[in-house]
Amino acid sequence: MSSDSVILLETVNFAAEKHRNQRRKDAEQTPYITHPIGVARILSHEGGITDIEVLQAALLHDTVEDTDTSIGELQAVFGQTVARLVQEVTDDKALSKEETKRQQVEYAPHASHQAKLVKLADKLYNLRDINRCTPTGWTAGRVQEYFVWSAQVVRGLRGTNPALEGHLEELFKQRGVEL
Ligand SMILES: Nc1nc2c(ncn2[C@@H]2O[C@H](COP(=O)(O)OP(=O)(O)O)[C@@H](OP(=O)(O)OP(=O)(O)O)[C@H]2O)c(=O)[nH]1
Ligand SMILES: [Mn+2]
Repeated sequence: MSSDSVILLETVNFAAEKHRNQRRKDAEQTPYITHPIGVARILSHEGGITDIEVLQAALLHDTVEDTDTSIGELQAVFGQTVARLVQEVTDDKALSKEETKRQQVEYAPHASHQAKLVKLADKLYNLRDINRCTPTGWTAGRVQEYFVWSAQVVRGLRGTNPALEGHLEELFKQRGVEL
């Protein structure tokens, strides 16, 4: 087996253990790990991305935000680059929800190319997931707001990956949202 495959298995195992008790907000309470795995898969299968550190960052991208994982722990286990990429896509928990959303819009254009890739795939996965099944308790208005806000973030990520941006543009168009 190639060393990249071994590294990816180690990474997906780490993420699975960290997210082991977390569920998605859908009616079936899907195990949360389907999301980071799906984000990494979008990058490889649809984005044509083979950069192992980007794929690792995708697998780990919600561990610091949603579990007891620290950036220091990621740095010790996976190295500085992967840890920095996860840091770039992690919301500041000290901020209010509205401020967090504003920060994402503001930071997007300044993110590194690798972090922009993870962010694009994260948004693409979540928007497809909303279309598949509305998260529990979300009104139609909240869904539309999520699309409008996501478009503001994606606007700052443009010029990064034409395939992913094309799929996102189509999803926004279906909702009547300008990119
Ligand atoms: N569409 C969808 N999203 C779900 C589901 N379960 C959990 N989520 C997560 O919910 C987040 C989007 O909902 P928000 O209202 O913005 O976030 P919040 O409840 O966590 O504050 C995403 O976080 P994120 O990945 O960190 O991305 P971001 O939206 O914060 O950029 C997404 O992964 C689900 O069943 N469907
Ligand atoms: Mn995510």
